[in-house]
Amino acid sequence: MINKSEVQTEQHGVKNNMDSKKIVFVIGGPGSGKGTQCEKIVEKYGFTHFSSGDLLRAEVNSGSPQGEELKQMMERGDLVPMSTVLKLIKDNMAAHTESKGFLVDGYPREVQQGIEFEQSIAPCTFVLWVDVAQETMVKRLLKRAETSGRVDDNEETIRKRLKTFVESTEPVIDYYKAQNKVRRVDSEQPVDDVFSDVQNIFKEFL
Ligand SMILES: Nc1ccn([C@H]2C[C@H](O)[C@@H](COP(=O)(O)OP(=O)(O)OP(=O)(O)O)O2)c(=O)n1
Ligand SMILES: Nc1nc2c(ncn2[C@@H]2O[C@H](COP(=O)(O)OP(=O)(O)O)[C@@H](O)[C@H]2O)c(=O)[nH]1
Ligand SMILES: [Mg+2]
Repeated sequence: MINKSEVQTEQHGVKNNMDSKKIVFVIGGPGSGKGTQCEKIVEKYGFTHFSSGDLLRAEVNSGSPQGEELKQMMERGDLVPMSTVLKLIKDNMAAHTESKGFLVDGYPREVQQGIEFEQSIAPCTFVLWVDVAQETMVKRLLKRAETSGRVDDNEETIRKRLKTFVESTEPVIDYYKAQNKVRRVDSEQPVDDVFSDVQNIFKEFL
């Protein structure tokens, strides 16, 4: 039987452990290029990458009852409950305490999610904002739909995800801009040009 203090120590342990780590929130609309840039950052800097969307899809694919609920929300382009996605991220971070940095891709999606994360884990080092025009996002996702097999890569759901991004997630950028923690990359450019801008940003923090 694990007693409460051990559990608290465990959670506290994770929190303590994170204090010395770089934590980068990677924020951008659906199809902006978050995943593409995260892969290149992992390769160069050895950070651990968590796509909150991928963690959710893994839960959906597990066939669990919770997974079925999440599937319906995601197919509507809605946001899932904060507690659900935060627990998935916490559990994964706790399993990678040896990592020197974390790329949290696609989270936070609402200001409250950011506040909750920073209170229960650690403040983010900075926010990487992958910025691109909405029409570009739609075009890229329709193209990606040809190979992604994602049920939410269809025109109707893409439009809903865009609406959700504008209404819920753009305020997150403003929230961290007020703390001068946002670093923007123009993702209209070819992938390698975006990544060279990303490297210039990382130089400031590493
Ligand atoms: N913190 C999160 C992350 C994801 N989702 C839900 C809403 C998203 O539409 C869906 C898929 O998340 P992705 O990050 O995979 O998808 P995006 O919408 O960001 O598109 P993309 O992967 O193209 O960036 O999961 C959520 O509710 N909360
Ligand atoms: N031209 C161009 N295309 C990109 C860039 N980044 C991503 N893409 C394409 O856009 C699609 C969405 O990219 P992805 O990384 O999945 O974006 P995410 O939805 O934000 O994770 C993919 O099919 C990529 O091929 C970029 O910087 N420039
Ligand atoms: Mg993605």
